[in-house]
Amino acid sequence: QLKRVPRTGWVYRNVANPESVSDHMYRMAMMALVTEDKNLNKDRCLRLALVHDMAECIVGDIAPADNIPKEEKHRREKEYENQSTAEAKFVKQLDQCEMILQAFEYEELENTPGRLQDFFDSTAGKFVHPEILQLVSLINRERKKRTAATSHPLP
Ligand SMILES: Nc1nc2c(ncn2[C@H]2C[C@H](O)[C@@H](COP(=O)(O)O)O2)c(=O)[nH]1
Ligand SMILES: [Mn+2]
Repeated sequence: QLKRVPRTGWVYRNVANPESVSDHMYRMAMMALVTEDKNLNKDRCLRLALVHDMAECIVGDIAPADNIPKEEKHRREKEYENQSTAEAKFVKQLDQCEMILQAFEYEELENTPGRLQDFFDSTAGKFVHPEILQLVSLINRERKKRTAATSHPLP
């Protein structure tokens, strides 16, 4: 079912062929698989990544634009949102990091640098894990280069 549930955030922004919720969870699982953080229970991270949006096959992929209060969204999605363990906190950051990586990739595919800025803005202050901070800064660096190249094309 989740292979057929498109990620609402991209649908609302008219992204062509938007990824599914499964696509999103799959890459998060791969990102968890390659983490070098020995303090994390990698197996638990993988399992959280693979199921964290499972509720969406029932409640749907609720985007900010749906204006459903956070408490109500969490009530519908319960447990994982509590983010009680280090692994849950890490996977929540992966959730946001994978989203901005996907936003950057869509801007590249469409050649529309900066179009999905609101996805980046909504993650401000949400990253604390060192490896994720490193990946986010790489994404931002690459994206800045693209935006600069487009606004000041080489002669
Ligand atoms: N336009 C925006 N859409 C967003 C933003 N943050 C999340 N989203 C989308 C992405 C998913 O389709 C959906 C729910 O995300 P979850 O991570 O809660 O599954 O909402 C944003 O800042 N702007
Ligand atoms: Mn998610």
